[in-house]
Amino acid sequence: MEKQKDIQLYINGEFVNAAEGKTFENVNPFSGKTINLVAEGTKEDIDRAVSAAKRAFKEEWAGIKVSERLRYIYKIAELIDEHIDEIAPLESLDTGLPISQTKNMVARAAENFRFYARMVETRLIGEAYQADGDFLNYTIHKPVGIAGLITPWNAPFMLETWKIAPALATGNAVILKPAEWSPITANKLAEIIHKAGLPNGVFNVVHGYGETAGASLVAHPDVQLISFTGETTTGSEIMRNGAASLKRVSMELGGKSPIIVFEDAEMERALDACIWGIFSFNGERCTANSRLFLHENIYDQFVEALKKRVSQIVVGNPLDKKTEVGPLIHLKHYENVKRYIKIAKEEGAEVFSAALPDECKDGHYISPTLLLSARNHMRIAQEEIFGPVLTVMKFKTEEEVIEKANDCRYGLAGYVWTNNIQRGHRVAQALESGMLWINSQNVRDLRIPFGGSKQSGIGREGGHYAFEFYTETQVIHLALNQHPIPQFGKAGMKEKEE
Ligand SMILES: NC(=O)c1ccc[n+]([C@@H]2O[C@H](COP(=O)([O-])OP(=O)(O)OC[C@H]3O[C@@H](n4cnc5c(N)ncnc54)[C@H](O)[C@@H]3O)[C@@H](O)[C@H]2O)c1
Ligand SMILES: O=C/C=C/C=C(\O)C(=O)O
Repeated sequence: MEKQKDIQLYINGEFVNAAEGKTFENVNPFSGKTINLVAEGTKEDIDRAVSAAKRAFKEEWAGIKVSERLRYIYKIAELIDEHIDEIAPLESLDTGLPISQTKNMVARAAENFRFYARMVETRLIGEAYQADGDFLNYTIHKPVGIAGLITPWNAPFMLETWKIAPALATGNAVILKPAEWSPITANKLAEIIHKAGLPNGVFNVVHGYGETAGASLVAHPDVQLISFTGETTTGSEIMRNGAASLKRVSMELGGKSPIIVFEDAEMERALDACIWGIFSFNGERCTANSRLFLHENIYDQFVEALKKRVSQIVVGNPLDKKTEVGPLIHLKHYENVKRYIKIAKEEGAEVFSAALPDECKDGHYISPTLLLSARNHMRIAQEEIFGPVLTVMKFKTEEEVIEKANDCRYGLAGYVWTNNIQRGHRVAQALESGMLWINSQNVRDLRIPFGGSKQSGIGREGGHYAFEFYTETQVIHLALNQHPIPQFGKAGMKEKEE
């Protein structure tokens, strides 16, 4: 499956070439070979997509019955489910993510659509207040209009649908700008949405680079909102560029999430969770537990067990069912992760890496790596590496570990392992992160808010929280009786009459 057909933009219900006719190469991270050419959208294409979305929103989407709108959303979910065996290998081919993991992610993408259809049916609700018997005041939620969605390459299909589903289900028209390193499944989604029969122009995909296609979407005055997932620095640039047109923004950004293991934790389960949390998705996971804090009494024992397990992780071809860790997405990213391993040595950490199998010598592989005896001030403990690399530190007391865990600019997730209930809650509540798990890996409940604090994000997606972002809340005040109205300008008239 090395070669795939070339990819076009999807605008106004048609697959089209980019206005300037340019394309870029899409590379297989396993072999380094070109998979296909991708239409390179620019400002003109964004303008075309926005015009199409505006017309579709006004004439075909905003006004249709909610039940009819949701029928499309359920249909998209059904079609994704039917195509899992086609989409998952394409995602693995394009990103290097192991097939066993992309299969789950594609199933989750279908669930994203089903979930938001159900949420709109049951939870897109307003409030009503009766004020002193004089007024009925109530709120309704209307779609905002044209939603610009900008997404990363690290779990592309799932993360795209995590935004598209609530945006469409609440009645917005959408322009998706997928990451340039992982365009294939976004194109597949366009095909599926086309097949579901969504009115032309309601959903559009413009491939291209962030600095051109992405920036034009952010700057467009008729796009009311930008939902962005990606790096923190890109997020602040988007906020700057969106300021002129006063964009509503949702930001899901980077992380450097701590996992804290106390001496009373269930060691085997903590170990399983820690390994999965940093090495699944090739370590390219925003909520990865990339900073491990071990209590000093269990440090040696835990590190020994980690080394043993890390050496046995199956690194290989992402299309092989047995593979647990595949190649990183792109040569540039590979070089960046490699650079951090060099930095670790310079900073005085001990580097432990498993050996790479022969078949992996040419791809963008980083073997699962531990950076041991690290200190919290080191760059390897503060910066997001975004690869299969775990920074390991030691702590003595609860207070000390809370302080260290919080001494970081990110605040996305956190994981606490202890069998002491009070301590579990106490530490979780003290951590400055948006999402905490006690005695668990990252297990998701889609009804719960998803997002980070500090430099990991702004706002929350998930559950009904997404409605605050994807809808405009309108309030209607209705007078129920002849309540008093101030009588301006009447005093003079009265005097004249007298
Ligand atoms: N918090 C979360 O939910 C979450 C989830 C997944 C990934 N992430 C983060 O994403 C990052 C990895 O993804 P990435 O490397 O693709 O991120 P990135 O910021 O490089 O790119 C993300 C998207 O933004 C676009 N872009 C780049 N510059 C732009 C600009 N000036 N204007 C508009 N768009 C622009 C890119 O083309 C891409 O589509 C990591 O930091 C990771 O932690 C966060
Ligand atoms: O790499 C980032 C993973 C993000 C996950 C979600 O957005 C989710 O599980 O809803």
